[in-house]
Amino acid sequence: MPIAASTSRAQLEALRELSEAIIRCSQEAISIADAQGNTILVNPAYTRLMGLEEAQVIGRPVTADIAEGESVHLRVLRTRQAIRGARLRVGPHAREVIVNAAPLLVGGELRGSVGVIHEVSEIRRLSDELASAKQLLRKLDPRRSFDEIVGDGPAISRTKELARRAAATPATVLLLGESGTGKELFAHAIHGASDRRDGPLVRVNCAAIPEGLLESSLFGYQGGAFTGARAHGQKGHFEEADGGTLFLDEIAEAPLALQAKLLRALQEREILRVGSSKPVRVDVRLIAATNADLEAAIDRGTFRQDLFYRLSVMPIRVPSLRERREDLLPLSRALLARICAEYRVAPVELAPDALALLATSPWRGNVRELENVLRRGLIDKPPDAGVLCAADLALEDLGAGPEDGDAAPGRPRGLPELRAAWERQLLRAQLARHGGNREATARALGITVRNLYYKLKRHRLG
Ligand SMILES: Nc1ncnc2c1ncn2[C@@H]1O[C@H](COP(=O)(O)OP(=O)(O)OP(=O)(O)O)[C@@H](O)[C@H]1O
Repeated sequence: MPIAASTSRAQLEALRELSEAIIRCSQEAISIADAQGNTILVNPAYTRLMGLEEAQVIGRPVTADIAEGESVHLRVLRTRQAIRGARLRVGPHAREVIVNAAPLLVGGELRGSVGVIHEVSEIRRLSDELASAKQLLRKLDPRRSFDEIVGDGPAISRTKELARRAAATPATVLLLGESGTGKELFAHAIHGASDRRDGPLVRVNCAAIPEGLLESSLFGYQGGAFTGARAHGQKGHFEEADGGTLFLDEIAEAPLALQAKLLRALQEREILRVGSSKPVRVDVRLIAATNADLEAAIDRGTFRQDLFYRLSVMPIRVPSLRERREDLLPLSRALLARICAEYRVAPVELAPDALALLATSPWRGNVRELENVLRRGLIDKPPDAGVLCAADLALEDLGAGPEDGDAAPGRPRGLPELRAAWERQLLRAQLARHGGNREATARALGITVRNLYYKLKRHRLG
């Protein structure tokens, strides 16, 4: 704080008292030395940390409190420079501390040195606390545990048991099953139960990335590999997942050229960045998932048989909701609780007629469709409704052809026109149903995201 030359003695005394009071009430341990290297002021945080009385240090050389190491005050007084992060052992208990100190310069004249001392064990304790809080957060992450996979009927229990066993091994896992059955949930749970749980889990949707970018996004690229590439190159998802798990969703959508490179990466445990001939070793556990029939894809020549064998070391088929109707009630309750918490509304129960209605649906969109039906049912309810009835649930079977709302009445139309109108209407309905999410819409329609984009463009819906 700048002090004017005209400041009176009394004002200076008041200022000194104020500064001393501030130092004394600081929670940081502070010690002040004069220009001769004697301690002139310490605060209670300092005496607590050192395990020394004030009288044992005040008026004594600053080395009096040092058990091991060079005095930081003396270095500051010698060099007139501030010092940060000096490590010492201090006091009768030789406590390990980190000291920051700075010279006290008044009008350019060296008057002493001020030091702030932090106990290393306290820093360690705080960082340990931070680490365990992070671990707790990871455990609390609902997507990482088998407990989050709702249902205890025989079909899902068998699948969970198989997945738990797979999690305990380093083997590649292939998750098979219809869209919306919970394959991604299983991938998270397997990673979370594996010894790689503290490593990264990287998810790549092979259908959502444009074909031309898939290779560089998976394997990275070398600097200057192509126009627009970063000068220093870029890591790909394989390298990002090093020490953890790489989840390749919609694996059937990977183009054949990429499949060959995936096979190589799995066999050699190393990858080649685009534009580089220097292999990079990667330690990655692969989980792949698809709702496609890979064996049929092999017959069609769109999926490599050798890659299929590599991937299917541990095939796990996640059952459709039709195969586990016994889980419909617990699933609906768990999903409702999740949605109510998300919408910040009071918990909602399912009325018996709603449950009876849910039991009649074929659930071609599986748990995702059930979630969407409940979500839509809740949207129009008042926040304290408390119960969801059959009348609130708009069940919609994907197989049913929607009405063409755009049709000009009475005009006869040919099959191509009718088919296009029907497709347009179906796209609109499914997009609305999935809140505009194109990945989910494409899944529900059983087409690739690329194909969906193409169709939306053709119908001018994109
Ligand atoms: N057993 C379950 N318990 C609780 N929630 C579930 C369960 N199965 C699926 N879900 C929920 O249903 C939705 C769809 O699940 P998920 O994305 O894992 O399906 P998927 O099989 O990977 O779908 P796709 O093949 O279309 O990618 C998610 O919101 C998920 O949390």
